[in-house]
Amino acid sequence: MSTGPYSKDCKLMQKIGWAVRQQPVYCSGVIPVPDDLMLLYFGKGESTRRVDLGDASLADLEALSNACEPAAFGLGDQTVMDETYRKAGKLDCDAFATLFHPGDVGIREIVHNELLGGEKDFTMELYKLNVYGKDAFFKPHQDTPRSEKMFGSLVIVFPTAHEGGEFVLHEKISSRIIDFSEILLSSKAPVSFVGYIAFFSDTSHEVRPVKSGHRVTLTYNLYFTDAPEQNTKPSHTFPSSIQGFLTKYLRKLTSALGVLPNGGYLVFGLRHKYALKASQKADTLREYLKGSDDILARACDELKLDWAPHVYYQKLVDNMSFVFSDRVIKYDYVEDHELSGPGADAETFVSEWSTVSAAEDGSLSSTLHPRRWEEYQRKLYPSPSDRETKGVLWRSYQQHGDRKWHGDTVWVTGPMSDHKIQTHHTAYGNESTVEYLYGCVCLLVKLKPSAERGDAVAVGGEGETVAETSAQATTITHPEVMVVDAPSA
Ligand SMILES: O=C(O)CCC(=O)C(=O)O
Ligand SMILES: [Fe+2]
Repeated sequence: MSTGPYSKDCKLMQKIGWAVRQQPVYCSGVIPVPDDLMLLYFGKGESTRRVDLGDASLADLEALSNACEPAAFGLGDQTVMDETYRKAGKLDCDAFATLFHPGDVGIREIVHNELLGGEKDFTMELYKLNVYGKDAFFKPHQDTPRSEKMFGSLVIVFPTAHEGGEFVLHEKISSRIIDFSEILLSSKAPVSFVGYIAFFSDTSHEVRPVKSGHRVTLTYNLYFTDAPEQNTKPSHTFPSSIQGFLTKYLRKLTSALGVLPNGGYLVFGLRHKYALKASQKADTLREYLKGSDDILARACDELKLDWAPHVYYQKLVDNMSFVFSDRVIKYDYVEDHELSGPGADAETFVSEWSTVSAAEDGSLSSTLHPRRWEEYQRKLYPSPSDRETKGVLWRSYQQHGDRKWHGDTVWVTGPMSDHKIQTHHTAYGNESTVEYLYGCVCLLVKLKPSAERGDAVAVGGEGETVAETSAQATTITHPEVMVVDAPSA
């Protein structure tokens, strides 16, 4: 087996992939709640009713269930009612009142430390009350981000008698089943407990069918805030061991002479999805990075690496072209192609680089003009490493066997989340069709040639644990970009 620098560097990349995957995408548990916070008021006018969710009778729960409307869900940009996908009752926030607030029982601190590593401030906004009666369920879905600041969801499960209704979180290769039905009701303690699950809302989750009884939940949307919430003490910040691992391995990787010897970019496919709009600069994501993506960015900051989020398009013009752009590309048809040359921004670059034509049936096809581009670039910038357009790093596989990036890249982690970035595609200037460009968000770290990188000698010993060395490889040379969620433009 080869023990040369190449395989050593690959091992480092595997370790980085391993460390990233260790950061949990959720936290959950049960927590005691003072009795008065378990009171819920619902209904309208004279029929207003009070129920103690810590000690609710069947009649109370049936009354609550009857007061609910059927719950809908979002499909693309529509709100649909489909009981084969979601069967549950809901009350909007104006139809009930409760003194319960997760911040008053310690859940805020837990979420802050366990989900955000104590790093960012956030608010919890009550979204809905749900009642799942017998046979109610919610099939796997992701929660629609209500703004670019929304990063997570919080579900509170009350101790009302029910069986089934397990909450399941689906990650790429494993699922977690969280079942509070027994633990909440079997407690002999004189106070009531609620269950909580906080998770990054791009994680797929479901509620399995309730077999009997009533499962009552409150859901909250979690948003990053610029300023700390009032009356909130800053939480204790844990030093993240995952960040420690990442910093250590990244330091080794960036100082390895065999990695990007002539300079270029390390590429990290991000693990989470982010709401991005047409033309939005990827850099605006810096402050909204979640979980392991945020930890990776912090490790880069610690090492003073030059990093920036980019959108990676595999199918920009055809299946053979690969582009990293500093923003979501607004891909408009332009009739006259004028090369504006180096310094052109991503959108100009893309529209001038290809011709888009629409067939009678409205379908779009495109023709590449890379040779024209190449010629122009070659004239101005004889060295390939200079041929980098502002905000764009690209490669075309097709032309003249040119397989080089205009700037070398090494994928350290492939994209772990699937991202669909919606882009408007206007054909003929009068009829607007919405087309999709399939992209995913990556973090690009710019490296100088290895001789100029300075003495970034790796620190820390070689005492890795067994868990680390049995890590699975995550290095993907040309990752597939798949389609899931369409943030609205
Ligand atoms: O009620 C629950 O347990 C979760 C509901 C949910 O996933 C949602 O409303 O999006
Ligand atoms: Fe959900």
